[in-house]
Amino acid sequence: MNKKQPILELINVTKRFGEQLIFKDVNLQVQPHTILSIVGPSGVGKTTLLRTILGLESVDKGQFLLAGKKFDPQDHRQNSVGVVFQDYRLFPNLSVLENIILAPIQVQKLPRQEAVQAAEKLLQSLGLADKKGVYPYQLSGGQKQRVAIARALILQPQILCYDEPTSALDATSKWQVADLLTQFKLAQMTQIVVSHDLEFAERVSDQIFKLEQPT
Ligand SMILES: Nc1ncnc2c1ncn2[C@@H]1O[C@H](COP(=O)(O)OP(=O)(O)OP(=O)(O)O)[C@@H](O)[C@H]1O
Repeated sequence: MNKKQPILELINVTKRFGEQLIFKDVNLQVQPHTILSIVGPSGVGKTTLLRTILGLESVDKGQFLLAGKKFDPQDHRQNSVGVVFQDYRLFPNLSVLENIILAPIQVQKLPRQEAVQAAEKLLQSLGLADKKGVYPYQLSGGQKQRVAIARALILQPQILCYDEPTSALDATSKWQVADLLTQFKLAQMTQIVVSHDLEFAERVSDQIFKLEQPT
């Protein structure tokens, strides 16, 4: 069978914090347009692994390939991997619209009008069209999360990552997030989810990677 080229590949990735070995020789492959969940017990290093993929942590050993080419996640010139953090990290003093257009204007140098148009389209598709002028404190947890998703999506990442996307949500909102991730998958997005919620991970994922304590 002709297997597709993985969009992301980690080869023997090893991470220590000082003397503490967090994970050793992690090998994983993410196929395009699929959802990979990283699961494992609390403290095993799931968030740290995600942060290495995002270039927010260095690694001690190992390689990353993006679409078959070696890449350095810490090279911030590329915006290939987007993230929705567990606490969303919206800017409290900016409106929903301004939260979303800040990076495309400042980082990608997109003209403001184009950024606004793209943001409005995203807000519409996420059911938040009437929220563009409000501030984060005026939103529910689920709405904040969708704004954070819009803020990541506007940068058109090749891969979108989520750290514990269901931890702050009630059961109804949790399954709405599952539906949203499935919709994104159908729209050809590749996604990586860190979760301690195995039920959620099993529902949404094509592949589950169990991170274990290094021996
Ligand atoms: N910046 C840091 N400096 C030192 N140690 C750290 C740092 N960040 C995380 N750790 C340690 O690395 C280990 C893994 O933490 P991490 O947050 O990645 O685990 P996790 O599997 O995501 O946990 P949880 O499910 O509870 O969120 C923990 O022992 C933690 O204390």
